[in-house]
Amino acid sequence: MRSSGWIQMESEFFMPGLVDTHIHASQYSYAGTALDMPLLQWLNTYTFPVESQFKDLEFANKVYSQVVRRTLRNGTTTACYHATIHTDASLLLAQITNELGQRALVGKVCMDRNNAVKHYKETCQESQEETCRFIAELLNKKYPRVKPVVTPRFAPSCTGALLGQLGAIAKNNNLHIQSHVSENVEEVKLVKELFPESESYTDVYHKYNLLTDKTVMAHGCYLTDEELTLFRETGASVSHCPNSNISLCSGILNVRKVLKHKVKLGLGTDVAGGYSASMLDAVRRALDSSKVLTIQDPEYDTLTFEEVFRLATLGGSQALSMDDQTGNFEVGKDFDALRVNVAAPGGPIDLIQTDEPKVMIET
Ligand SMILES: O=c1[nH]c(=O)c2nc[nH]c2[nH]1
Repeated sequence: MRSSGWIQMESEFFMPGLVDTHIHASQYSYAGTALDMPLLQWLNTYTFPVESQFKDLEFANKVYSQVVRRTLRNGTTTACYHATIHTDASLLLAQITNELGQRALVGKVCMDRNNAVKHYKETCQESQEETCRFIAELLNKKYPRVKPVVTPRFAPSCTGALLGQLGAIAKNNNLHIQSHVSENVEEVKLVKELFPESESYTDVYHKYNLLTDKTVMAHGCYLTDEELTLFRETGASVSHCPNSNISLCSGILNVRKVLKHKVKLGLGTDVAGGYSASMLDAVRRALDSSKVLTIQDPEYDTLTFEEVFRLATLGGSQALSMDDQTGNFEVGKDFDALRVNVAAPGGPIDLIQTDEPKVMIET
């Protein structure tokens, strides 16, 4: 079967919709600001206080409507969202994505550990019960393109007991799972201290049945060969979020290493660690990051534009285990497409006569 990445016309073409494999809808209100700290301090200083405001459904409605409209305008036809710990606001995000026509996985965030902002956490029991309520109520809506995703925030925010319960909930309901892994050196060290019995950060999730072929983990900058092997064996995927990795000075993912291990890989904006809600920006940052690795080691095989375009479309759908429905124009999939007019009046592109569109076909 042939599948085509572009359908060519005169100055217009269709291309597959962009797939954002990791975005915090609740952080959109401060995107582009507050990027002056490393991850753990950034979470405590900016992120948790803002996320705690989503108890207020009016505030939630405002921000969630804006972020879904904006990502759609930027060409994101599929998004994997983190919301907050608040069930009703998370259900509202799902309702908005359904109403505006975006394909989405929506996660009510789970966290029963937070020493910095004490009011922004749940007990283990609350988190488990509210996750079950979120899943039941969302599935009950029968939205055609919007599904729940089990969302332990990351290992430092969750006790082992909660991680175990979330692994069981995902398994019993055959659901997607999303979280963060190995983003920043200090975080990796903290996980070692909190889970001394585990062999690695990845092993913490594996131990609690949170690594499956429907799992997507953001970042993975410091994953070892052994950890990537575990990803490959379980079918779990990595979401590469280059804007965030640079903006929070977290690290640079070696994409070649991930691909060499045959681990599924997509791209994410990671708003608001990443300051842009555009997947086109994520494509550019992924290319820039790859070039930085080549500057550091001239032997490093820089990613090509075509490879990164694939990560933003088909790669993302594979990372979310949705490639039976979306990601390219293969016969039988839904037509999640962007119609691009490169000659639109007042548009950002100046066409020079010799410019030829590139036709990409994957077979
Ligand atoms: O970039 C990130 N953004 C977050 O909100 C977060 N939470 C845990 N780890 C995280 N990393």
